[in-house]
Amino acid sequence: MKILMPYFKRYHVDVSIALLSVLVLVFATLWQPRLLQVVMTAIIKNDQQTVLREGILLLGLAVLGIAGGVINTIYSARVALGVATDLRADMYAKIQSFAYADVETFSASNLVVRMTNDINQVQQIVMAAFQQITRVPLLFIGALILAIVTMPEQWWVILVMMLVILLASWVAVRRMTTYFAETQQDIENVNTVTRENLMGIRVVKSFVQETNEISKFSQASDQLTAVTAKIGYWFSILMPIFFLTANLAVGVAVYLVGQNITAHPAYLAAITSFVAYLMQILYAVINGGFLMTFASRAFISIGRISEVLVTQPSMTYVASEDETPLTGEITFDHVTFTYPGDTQPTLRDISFKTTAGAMLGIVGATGSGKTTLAQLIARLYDPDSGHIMIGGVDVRQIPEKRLRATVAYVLQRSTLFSGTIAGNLKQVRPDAQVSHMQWAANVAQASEFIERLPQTYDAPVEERSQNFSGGQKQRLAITRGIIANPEILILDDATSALDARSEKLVQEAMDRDLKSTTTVVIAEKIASIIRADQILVLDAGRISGSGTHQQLLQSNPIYQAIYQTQKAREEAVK
Ligand SMILES: Nc1ncnc2c1ncn2[C@@H]1O[C@H](COP(=O)(O)OP(=O)(O)OP(=O)(O)O)[C@@H](O)[C@H]1O
Repeated sequence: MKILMPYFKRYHVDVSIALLSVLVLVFATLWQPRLLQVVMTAIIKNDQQTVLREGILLLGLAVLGIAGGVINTIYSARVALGVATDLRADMYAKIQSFAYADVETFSASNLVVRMTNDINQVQQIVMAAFQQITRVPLLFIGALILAIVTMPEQWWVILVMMLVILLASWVAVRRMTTYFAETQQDIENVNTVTRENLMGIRVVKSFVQETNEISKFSQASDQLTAVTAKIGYWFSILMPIFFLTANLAVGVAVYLVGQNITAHPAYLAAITSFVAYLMQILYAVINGGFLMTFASRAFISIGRISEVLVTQPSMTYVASEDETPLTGEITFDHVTFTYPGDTQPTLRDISFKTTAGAMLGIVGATGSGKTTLAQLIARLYDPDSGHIMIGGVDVRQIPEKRLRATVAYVLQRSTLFSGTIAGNLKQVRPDAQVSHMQWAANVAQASEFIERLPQTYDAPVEERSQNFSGGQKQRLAITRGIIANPEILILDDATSALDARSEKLVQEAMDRDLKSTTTVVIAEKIASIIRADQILVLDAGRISGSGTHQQLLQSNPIYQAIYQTQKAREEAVK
């Protein structure tokens, strides 16, 4: 809850109005039965003047109550909306500051639920709190006192009613709290299944996995339904218990008073007022109960939100606005790296050095650590031990903007953002002119298809860039990678969807136009790295060999094996 205080402070005027208007509403609500009693007594005594005077007052009080209620709702909503909007913005900014590993630790779908569902929970509890939090206790205490003042001899009826209601609420709230925590987890599971299914819809369709996917989804959804139904079940038995108890209390009170009503006609007015107060007590308890169950749910959400807000990014950068790129020299000095949560290192004792402008090829079996090594160059993770240097500077000492200006990382399946081609390119180079775009697209062999599009560089990129083929996406990703003319360009299987001719053209264009850029090429095919100045052969996280193609062919058995297998495959195809 503490985490919300600074947000409330920002809306202190709205908060004050919401709380003050509650006081008006409570006063009007509590005083109405009292006035009604006066009016009824005057009717019984046939005192017309008092009936008129107090009747007008009663009407005024009702109007005052309505006004208080309306103002309270408006200002509570303003606070709730404001707090939710600010929380969402702060959470989003925090996630942006996270290191890649932090996002992986939370998982993307978990963060989405926290940003949406949890924030909605908080919005609802803030709204309810400002409507009910002062109203419920004031109404409860006020109605209790006034009920006892009105009919002192009936105090025990109220006490019994309260005890039954509190006991029922306590049992129900305890059960529901655990169910609320489960609901949150189940919502997350439904989201994960949905997200995975939709992102992999092509795989699902091509392997005719619809039935499996439906059953996976049904399981997650049924689980959510079952827990939600349990919560509904407790609510559904709680309400009748409340009303039954209150009606029994009213019945007992009326029965007890009814015997004396002929002797004391004023009791009629008093019992009416007493019953109204009993109902107000019931209303306060029901709303208090709702508030508590709601709050227990919202506290879980607040906890989940604050987990994000208090998480310190696991990676920090030195503070500096320096964006001048460094040279493209890469040095790994006895680098060992373990993924967060893993027990065994993925990379062990890696040492190598490339000169600026050189081409570095990385090969190795699947899972040998090629992508991991590339991610360390781009500082998506920090190593456990050893040093990584770019342009002679330890990557930990390079300001973030400077590092991003120096290193461009193109993945096999890079994300293009929805918008336009130009928009994607300008994310990397905000001042990019069409001439820059044309240059980069020419190198990446993308200009041919871009210029055939009716809107060329302003052509739309749909969500998940589904309006482009795999090869086109890769070319666009390479275009984006080179548009800012980086000192280091990492192509992580980034040409896998290109045919051999296009790949050769990309390489020739890069040799011509990106002479001073160090290119790090991770590839399955030896043909993609055959011209590299230096090739690293990775084997289970270690460097098993390093050298040119010819040197490795002579000296490295793993390289020889990869080469022979690919050669044999090519010959078989011919
Ligand atoms: N985010 C991660 N968390 C934990 N382990 C990971 C993570 N990413 C990769 N690994 C593990 O690290 C090892 C190396 O993975 P990496 O992706 O670097 O291999 P690779 O050589 O690039 O493989 P491929 O050729 O199949 O792309 C694998 O065993 C993989 O399971």
